[in-house]
Amino acid sequence: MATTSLHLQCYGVNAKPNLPPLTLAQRTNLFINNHETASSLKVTCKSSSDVLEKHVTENGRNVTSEDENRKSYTCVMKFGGSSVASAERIMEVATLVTSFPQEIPIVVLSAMGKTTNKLLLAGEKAVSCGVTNVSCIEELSFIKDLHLRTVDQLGVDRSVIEKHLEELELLLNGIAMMKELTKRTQDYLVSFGECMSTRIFAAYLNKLDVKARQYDAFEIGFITTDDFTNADILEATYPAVAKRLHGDWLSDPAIAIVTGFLGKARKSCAVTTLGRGGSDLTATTIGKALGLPEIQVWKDVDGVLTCDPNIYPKAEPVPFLTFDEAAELAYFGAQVLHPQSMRPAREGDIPVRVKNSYNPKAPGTLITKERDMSKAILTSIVLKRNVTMLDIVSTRMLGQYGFLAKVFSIFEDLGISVDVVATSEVSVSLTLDPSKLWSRELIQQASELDHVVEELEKIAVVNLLQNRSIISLIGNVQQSSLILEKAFCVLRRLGVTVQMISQGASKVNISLVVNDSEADECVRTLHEAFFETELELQKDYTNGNGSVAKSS
Ligand SMILES: Nc1ncnc2c1ncn2[C@@H]1O[C@H](COP(=O)(O)OP(=O)(O)O)[C@@H](O)[C@H]1O
Ligand SMILES: N[C@@H](CC(=O)OP(=O)(O)O)C(=O)O
Repeated sequence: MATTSLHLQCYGVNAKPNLPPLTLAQRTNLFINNHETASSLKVTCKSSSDVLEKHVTENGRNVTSEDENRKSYTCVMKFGGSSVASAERIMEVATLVTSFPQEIPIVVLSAMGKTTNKLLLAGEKAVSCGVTNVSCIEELSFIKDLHLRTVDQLGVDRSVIEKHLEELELLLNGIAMMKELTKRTQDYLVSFGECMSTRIFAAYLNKLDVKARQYDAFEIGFITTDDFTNADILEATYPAVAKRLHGDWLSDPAIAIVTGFLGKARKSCAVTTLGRGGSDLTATTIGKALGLPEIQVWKDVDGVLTCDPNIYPKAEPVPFLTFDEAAELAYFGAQVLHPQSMRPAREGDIPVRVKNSYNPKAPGTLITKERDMSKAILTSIVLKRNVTMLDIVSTRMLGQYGFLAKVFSIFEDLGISVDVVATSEVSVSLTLDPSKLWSRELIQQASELDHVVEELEKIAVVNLLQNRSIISLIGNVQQSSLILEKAFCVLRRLGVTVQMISQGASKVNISLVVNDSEADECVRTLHEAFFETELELQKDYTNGNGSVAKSS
């Protein structure tokens, strides 16, 4: 009775059986309006089956177990580390998950708070600290304390995570013994974070009589490449995940709690990770696999913002974005979304809603295939720091085509990812993605970069420029002249020289390269110009009737 009662409560209290299916916006409003009521009713229902019975009949129908079986999951809700950082936060998230009317979520969780960073640090320390000192690694103690304190505060049995904590210490002992931390071991090491957070959360929901089932992504069909620390999800994942989650639902309905960030390598079968922030990608992959109507990504900010709030606190939420804008924004460094996470959502045409778990009433950002761009100028400003730039001027040994082909084949051979490119007939300037380089441990070793330069110098004169930043202006490139006019006006006022400019074929992004030391100031001033003097901007750039003048 206990577990059935939750489902009855969810549908019974909030169901509107005679109404047509709700749109996404309606569902969100319904959630906002009913949020407090729903959570308080939930408590009442849990304690009394009579009250539950009453709610069900008041809504005009009885919900049978047959009804339950016909339904399946209706959305993915992903909660990042900041949303599940403590017992208190986990309780809030549990309320959110169970309060959504008409939703049967698949919940994707990241590791608690900064657990992934702590695990990585613990691994690094284990390499050199010696086996006898592993138990004294500060980060290991922190992780143990955090997780044990959390289960105690939630009233969940410690056995839920004790085995993992023991194994984690054994693994660190192994690393200390081998004095080596390979990428493969590193992925296994960080997987403990998500494995524990999901077990705690599922156990807590079950304690609340909300039937939940924990899943390790690497056990349910998340098949990836063997690129440890930055693995790609393979196509086989979609049918496998759908089969497992849907099949389990049909045989025994329960909210699914899935580890974000993790997969299983196709060749080696070892645990992989999808790159930092990869839980967003887990969520969109599940959304596409099951063809769900919505993917929700819950963060600690009111949606995707007009710029990084750490650079400029006056950043404002962006209400609507296209998949292309969101992908570009993420790729060019907005930490809020994983760079690859928009791909499955775009392919499945599934709307992604970015919400704030600390402020659920805020509308957040809705990301869809298309949006009304008629009034859009600039959507967001993104900064990527610590970029290496190369100016490569041909010695004319090769023809123009041969030159460009050779330049890019050198990068391909060395496995280096190029971000922004600008070319002329005899030269090419480009930037190298710092995160990709780090994950391949290339840039840390100056010799590797020297090797790139050495190779390029066989066909060109090369100038290596470090400590640069890419400022990406994400917006309506139909309005590129307006954007550039305004941007260059601001940069000239600041006395900043733009060292490279590129407008991608994506039609949503203009990238400017400046010195690292000037970048923050540029972003702040650009933000003021584009987002805080909107009326002035409208006046300057509209054709008098309020609509933006069309560029030819
Ligand atoms: N344009 C942006 N919009 C929103 N947040 C941003 C942006 N750029 C950077 N951020 C940072 O991203 C953080 C949210 O992303 P993340 O830490 O991955 O969240 P979570 O761990 O909850 O998934 C915010 O706290 C914010 O500091
Ligand atoms: N825990 C992983 C995966 C993740 O997605 O985290 P978050 O959702 O907190 O960014 C990381 O820190 O990278």
